[in-house]
Amino acid sequence: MIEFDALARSYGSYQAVHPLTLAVGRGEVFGFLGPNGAGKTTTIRMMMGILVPSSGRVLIDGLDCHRDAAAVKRHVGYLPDNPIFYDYLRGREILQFVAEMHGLARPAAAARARQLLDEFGLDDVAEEFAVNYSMGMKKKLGLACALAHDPAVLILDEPINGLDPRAARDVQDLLVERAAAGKTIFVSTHLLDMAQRMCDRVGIIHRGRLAATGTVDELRGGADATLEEVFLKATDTPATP
Ligand SMILES: Nc1ncnc2c1ncn2[C@@H]1O[C@H](COP(=O)(O)OP(=O)(O)OP(=O)(O)O)[C@@H](O)[C@H]1O
Repeated sequence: MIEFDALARSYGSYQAVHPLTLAVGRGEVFGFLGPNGAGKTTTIRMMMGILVPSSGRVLIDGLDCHRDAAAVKRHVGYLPDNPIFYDYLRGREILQFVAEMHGLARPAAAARARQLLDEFGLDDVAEEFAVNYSMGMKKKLGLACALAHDPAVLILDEPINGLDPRAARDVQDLLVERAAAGKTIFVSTHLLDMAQRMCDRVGIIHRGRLAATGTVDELRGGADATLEEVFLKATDTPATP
């Protein structure tokens, strides 16, 4: 379970995330939607202990994301918005390294790397330097790294942004499988198709404030409105300062 308790963050005098209170249930796929600059990455970086909250807190399965940051990293798989890899490591080596960092013995880490490369369709490029991967391959490798320790919770920042339609579909299918296996997934995106297809519930963040939360059907109010219309309406008005 993910519990946001009045979590807030400012950069100088600019408040990027206003006090956010929200609960995401175990096994739920929650879409964190918002336009550019809404505060999605800032929120996720606080969840991963990369940024210190200005006030409030966020707990993941009872662990405080700031105070217990190391334990959170063991419990959570994280895909950053722009995964960066060591220049002179091959895809297979990176995955194996990440698995070893999570405590797997070398043979188990090598087996885990092979299994993930196979599952993500990266077999053919396993021995290429990851720095030369295409954007889609990097996202897949990043996601494979996030899954290396089979975490209970996945936090994904724009997992299909910039991918071609097939790569985007592949990644979504992999995530849907993980969700069906009971993982809690918190996924930020501004791609509404993906939210509609994957998410049990969504929250729309606009200028640092949660403007709407609910299932896609609830947000559409049972009417004929599309999620796009709901999104555009929720993010249309200037947020109150
Ligand atoms: N290090 C920083 N210093 C100052 N302002 C920042 C910093 N990082 C983010 N911001 C500002 O905070 C706001 C929220 O940014 P954030 O990156 O969280 O948005 P986002 O919803 O992830 O956007 P995008 O979809 O474009 O990635 C933006 O106005 C951004 O300019």
